[in-house]
Amino acid sequence: MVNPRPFGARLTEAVAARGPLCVGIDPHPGLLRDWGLSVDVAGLERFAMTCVAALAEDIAVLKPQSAFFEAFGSAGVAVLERVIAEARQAGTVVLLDAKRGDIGSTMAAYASAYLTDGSPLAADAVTLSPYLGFGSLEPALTAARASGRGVFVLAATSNPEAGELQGALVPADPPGPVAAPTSPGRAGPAGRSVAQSVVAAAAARNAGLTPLGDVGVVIGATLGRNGGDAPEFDLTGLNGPILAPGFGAQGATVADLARLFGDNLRHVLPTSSRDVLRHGPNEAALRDAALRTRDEVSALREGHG
Ligand SMILES: O=c1ccn([C@@H]2O[C@H](COP(=O)(O)O)[C@@H](O)[C@H]2O)c(=O)[nH]1
Repeated sequence: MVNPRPFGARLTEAVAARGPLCVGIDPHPGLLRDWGLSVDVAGLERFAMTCVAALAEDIAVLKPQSAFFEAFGSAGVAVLERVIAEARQAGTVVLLDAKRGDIGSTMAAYASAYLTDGSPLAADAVTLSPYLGFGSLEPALTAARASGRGVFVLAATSNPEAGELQGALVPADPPGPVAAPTSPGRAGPAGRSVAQSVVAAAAARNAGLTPLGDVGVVIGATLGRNGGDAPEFDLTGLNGPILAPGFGAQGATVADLARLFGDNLRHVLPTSSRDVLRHGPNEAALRDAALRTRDEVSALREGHG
């Protein structure tokens, strides 16, 4: 499918029409069992296609988690290809959660796989890991821009182990001397966090794009829930979407979204997988659960202007 328009515009329209929610398609073996399905490719396919049937006409963004499909080998990947194609056909924006990152020459192959017209795994956007260096993502950023697709780059992930690496301080203008770590948050005299430097690199790519750039970031909605202060991010110049996982099953709530994102809420796309999926296999129940979550987030965003 050729994308005639930039990703930022397509995402903005999808959220305006369908509301601010991404639902993850995560076929955990435990969920397959809870749905009365076999833990094999037939169960995987039934699970995933039920999600597409229930959600793809109403929810702005669907996020299949590649790992759960890869776990079944080539037959599982074939199911993923079908999920991507049919969900896009139904009008939802498909964000493939693959968290790819590698040296530039290998990134070019990932860009061909996920961000290039005609590839069986090409989605509307893909998650990327910048932890081989943001610059190593260049082939994917270029391919996304050229084909009207997007990327979501991991900045501050939702898992409790993330802060040690992503909260480490680096100089604000590298290369330079590594500053002493004194604060986990935005740029200060000691530098800025690794996560904030990812946000800054994304912002540079998005500069000048309207209504929104095509380089999003991932910032977990769970930040600060496990004690200690939540890192503060300067998101003012990002001009890109913020994917916020950790909503629902990992414990984050709408109150966390308000606490973490405040004035930037209009660009935040919370994503929830298990907390919605546990309402299946009934399609109507699954859809209702997703729409309830979406309405909760919409109400919060409206309250924040
Ligand atoms: O920081 C991150 C980045 C990605 N994820 C992914 O999102 C879903 C979350 O699933 P839930 O069932 O809603 O907890 C899952 O696919 C993760 O790999 C994340 O959780 N945190």
